[in-house]
Amino acid sequence: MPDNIAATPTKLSVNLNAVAFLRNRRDMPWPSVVDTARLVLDAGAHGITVHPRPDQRHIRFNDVHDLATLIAADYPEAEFNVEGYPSRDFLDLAMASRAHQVTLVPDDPGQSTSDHGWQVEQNQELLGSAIDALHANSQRVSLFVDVNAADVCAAGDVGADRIEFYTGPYAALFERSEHGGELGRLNDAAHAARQAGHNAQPGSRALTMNAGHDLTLSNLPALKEVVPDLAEVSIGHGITADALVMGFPEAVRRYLQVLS
Ligand SMILES: CC(=O)[C@@H](O)[C@H](O)COP(=O)(O)O
Ligand SMILES: NCC(=O)COP(=O)(O)O
Repeated sequence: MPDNIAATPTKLSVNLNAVAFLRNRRDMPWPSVVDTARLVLDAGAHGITVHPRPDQRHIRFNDVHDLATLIAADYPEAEFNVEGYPSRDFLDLAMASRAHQVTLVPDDPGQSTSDHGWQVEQNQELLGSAIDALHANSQRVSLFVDVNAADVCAAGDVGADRIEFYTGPYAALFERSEHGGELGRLNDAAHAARQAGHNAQPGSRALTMNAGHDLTLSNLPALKEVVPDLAEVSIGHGITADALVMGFPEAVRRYLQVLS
């Protein structure tokens, strides 16, 4: 049974991995991730996401620093979200960047893209100590989780501020018009998130919800319908594909319209 929740606008964080991937085809500085960040933030995007991987095949570690500097200097209202596996190197990078949000993702180093969320209980120690370190550095922590109530509740218990639903399976099923069951699971997991969490607003126990992976202009409306209080989506591949046709400013405007 869906909760009776008022719809609120969802923030758009644009993931620049795909732009960095294109740049890295040549030993050239373009397309520039910093200039693209300016473009999308000027068009109204709420934030920038990057997911540096250990092999730096797209986002390089210096991109993280350059984007952090840009946002701090010129876009103080924007949110910087850095995603990755909580290795020592990643945590050092994320902490030095002072990213507003750090999203912990369970990918192993060789993985081509993210394809699952945390099994939170089994990784309690690793996640708990990473969350404590990031909190001590005044950074918000989100955990990338599969769409199930058990991991959502465990994320709240281990001290996460937010969860990010891994929407890859939803997006794949949407393409085949077979996403009804996944919407039901999203509804149940969102219900669990509204009951969970330890430190959101005073007087509230809700765990704030983000979502990401393979989200597009087409599959966002149905997701928003079952999670009307979705706080933020991070979108890279789909919005970059749209931007190749219509340009980033127009693509950002269209995504913001769907998310409003
Ligand atoms: C966690 C997540 O879903 C994204 O960060 C995604 O993994 C982007 O990474 P790639 O751009 O390397 O596919
Ligand atoms: N956290 C998900 C993300 O940043 C973007 O993933 P995608 O849109 O490139 O699949």
